[in-house]
Amino acid sequence: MSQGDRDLDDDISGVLVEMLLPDGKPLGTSGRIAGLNQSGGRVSLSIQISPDEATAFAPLRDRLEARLRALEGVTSAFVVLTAERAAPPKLVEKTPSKTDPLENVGHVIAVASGKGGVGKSTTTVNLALALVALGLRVGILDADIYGPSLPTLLGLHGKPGMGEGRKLRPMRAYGLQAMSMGLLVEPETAMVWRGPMVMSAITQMMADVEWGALDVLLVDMPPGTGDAQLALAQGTRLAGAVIVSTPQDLSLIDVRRGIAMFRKVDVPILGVIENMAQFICPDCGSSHAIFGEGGAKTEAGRLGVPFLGAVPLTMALRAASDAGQPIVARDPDGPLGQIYKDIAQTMLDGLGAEKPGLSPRMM
Ligand SMILES: Nc1ncnc2c1ncn2[C@@H]1O[C@H](COP(=O)(O)OP(=O)(O)OP(=O)(O)O)[C@@H](O)[C@H]1O
Repeated sequence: MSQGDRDLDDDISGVLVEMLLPDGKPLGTSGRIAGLNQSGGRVSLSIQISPDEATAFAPLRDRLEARLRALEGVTSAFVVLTAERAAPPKLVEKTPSKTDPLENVGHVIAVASGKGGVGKSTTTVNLALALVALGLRVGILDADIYGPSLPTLLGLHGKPGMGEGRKLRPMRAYGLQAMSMGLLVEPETAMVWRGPMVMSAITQMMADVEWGALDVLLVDMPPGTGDAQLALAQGTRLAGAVIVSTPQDLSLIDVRRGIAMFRKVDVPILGVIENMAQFICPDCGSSHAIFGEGGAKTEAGRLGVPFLGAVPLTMALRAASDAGQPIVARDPDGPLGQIYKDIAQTMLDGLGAEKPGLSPRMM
């Protein structure tokens, strides 16, 4: 850790001791700090409250954010009030290492959703395979700790091996490098983890994988906008975020929250992917726009984010996923493969990347 980082941690500790809770006690010694991260001047902090204290603590949160932002060396500060139970309090959690664990990775892109079950993991895998089809080297980090589905989607079995420096070797499938919490932890174990444990598990997984050279690493985020998502957005060098939504959910507050969270930590929103847009009848192949047409595009416009494209609800897509052979791997040039490749290309254009056709490697 550099002297600058140490000084900044000391300054942050000083601010935490000065800030007083509504009951007059100093925040720094109150045991209310459930998580604190500082990395390269980006500070995120969560304060433990009970649900009925939210209004009383809101002014403190705003003051604290302003004080942290005013510190020399702080580029962004994000404070959240969380109603989850706290881990044993720490005043300042030091950044473990100064070396970038993702130094072999060109662009890290988060794939997020406001809520669970909208097809985020399915979209991540097929988008990743579309990027491979466009000629890029791609990895997926499945950080969806509560519902890791990457092993099923890619048909991965066994445990990842150890590389040099006791780092985990990513597994390989369909030309992708892949790592998932589901390969490391039993699902029942992760289900009972509280916010701070989720945060540290994800941060550790981020640092402990020996990625080979990658143009793009897609991070399948846990659904929602809580502490774990914030820690990831704040603590990772994200080039941008993609939001997956079903048409009926796009107008809901969850999607807005997701967009607001990334904006707050200065991560550009590369766009929204509408999943399960129309229903394709498996018998006759006819398309039914159950939730109407064009609504998602209009809604994305209202939210001020690009619209990357729409994926229909099809039996073939779900069956391929369940069989561990994603549809884009099965048929990259089929109609769904084409849809995902168009989405991938639009996303790359938004990233300011070179056209893969002109230059297959972005690094
Ligand atoms: N376009 C689609 N057409 C048909 N089925 C789909 C489509 N997208 C997703 N599904 C199916 O919907 C279910 C949920 O998808 P998925 O697991 O990708 O969602 P998720 O948002 O990642 O969920 P979670 O929040 O639980 O991790 C899966 O059975 C998947 O096969």
